[in-house]
Amino acid sequence: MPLALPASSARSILRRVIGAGLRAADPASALLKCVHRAGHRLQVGHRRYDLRFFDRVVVVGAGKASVRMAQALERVLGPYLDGGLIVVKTGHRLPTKRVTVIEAGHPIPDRAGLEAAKQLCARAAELGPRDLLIVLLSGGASSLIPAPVDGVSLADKQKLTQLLLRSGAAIQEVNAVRKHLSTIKGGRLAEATRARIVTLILSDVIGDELTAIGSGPTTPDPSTYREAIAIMKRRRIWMKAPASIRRHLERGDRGDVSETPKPGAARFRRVQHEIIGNNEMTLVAAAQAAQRAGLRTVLFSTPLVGEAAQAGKTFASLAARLSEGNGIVRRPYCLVAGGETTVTVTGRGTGGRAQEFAVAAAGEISGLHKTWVAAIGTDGTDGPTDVAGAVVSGSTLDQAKRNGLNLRRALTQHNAYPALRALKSHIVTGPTGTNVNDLYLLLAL
Ligand SMILES: Nc1ncnc2c1ncn2[C@@H]1O[C@H](COP(=O)(O)OP(=O)(O)O)[C@@H](O)[C@H]1O
Ligand SMILES: O=C(O)[C@@H](CO)OP(=O)(O)O
Repeated sequence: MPLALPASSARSILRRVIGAGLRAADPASALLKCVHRAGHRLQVGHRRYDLRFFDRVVVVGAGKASVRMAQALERVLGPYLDGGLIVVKTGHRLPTKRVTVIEAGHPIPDRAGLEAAKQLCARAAELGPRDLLIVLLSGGASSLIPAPVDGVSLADKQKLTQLLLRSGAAIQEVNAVRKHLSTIKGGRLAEATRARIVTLILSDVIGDELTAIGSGPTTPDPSTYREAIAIMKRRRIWMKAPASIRRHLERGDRGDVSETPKPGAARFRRVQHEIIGNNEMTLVAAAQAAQRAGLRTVLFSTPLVGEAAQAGKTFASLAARLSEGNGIVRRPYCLVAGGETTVTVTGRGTGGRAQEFAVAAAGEISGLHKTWVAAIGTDGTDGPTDVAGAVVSGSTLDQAKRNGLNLRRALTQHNAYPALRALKSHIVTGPTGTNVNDLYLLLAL
């Protein structure tokens, strides 16, 4: 995978560590570890299926990593696969043999996604009890297959998505709302088909909650209309949301429209869910690569979450603490952490959570020699930008000042992108084909 990193003495180490982390998260390899076939016998995790029993085996799916998963599944199933369709983010297409790939908008849903979602639902709905539906799910699915309930338009959903994503809400909150406005999310896809279902999931939600990843189209949903309304009010977007959306959620709360299927519902007995990989794959491989590079390596078991700038500051502050000699890790070292932060976006700036994390970290490590912090989104696109993240060093703040760049303002205006670009601090990977949250590194040589 080509990595364009800014020049620095740490360049080759960062390249190796990040490269190893991204390679380890390859969705195809992850799927091949979980799904095996010998003749007509299919093994998925601990479950076995006799493919002779099924009239048809169809795959549907959505998410940034779904195309690599589909490629691997085609290899495993060979002639047993009757085709299907998956939806990926525009620009993430890769060649497939039997599975149709549709590109659609992310993070804001678009018309292509709406049409794709219709096709996907129709494909699932035509299947019967003697068919097997394999669902490939990864982060991004919620936006890629919008299926708004009656009375809510695509434009309304686009507006709501914009509001939710900028509100600082955690993904569980965002998706609790989305699940109550959809005919596909929150277990509705499972309800719409009579086929046996196997859902293979590459998780981009810390904690791997099935109901949160891609809004759990084949998972029962414990959340309620009432909670969705409370979340929107707490995040101060209720009054800004389109009237059609408020109306639908209020009707749901009164019991005038049906709730999403709840845990315990009989339908889900014929659904198998398998998490094929998550953030940890990347972290472990990155840590191993750092060790191989001769660095003392610490892998954080606690994910970094919360506001990106705060998380960046806290993570980077460890460098100063360790350099004062208070710590137990001596140079050269590499701290490896994962997680997924959020940004409460105000204004019209351009950036993403990894870039914001890096800018905040730059302030914290300023003046420390041979010290770097890198933050990257494993999918290769940080926020609505064309970069994966950024790397900053102990001299980044000075360099910014010399160039007349105000990093503090870049943070308050959520405008990290232009500053990092001017500083040549961006990490560019292009679409990586995977999506397992973020990777954060603190490197001191
Ligand atoms: N100007 C900005 N500065 C910082 N973060 C932003 C900005 N604009 C959007 N974001 C963040 O980008 C996130 C969406 O980015 P994306 O990388 O696509 O997320 P995901 O990987 O979860 O799909 C939003 O949650 C929002 O917080
Ligand atoms: O699809 C989704 O619901 C989320 C979480 O899985 O992914 P993303 O944040 O990438 O849109």
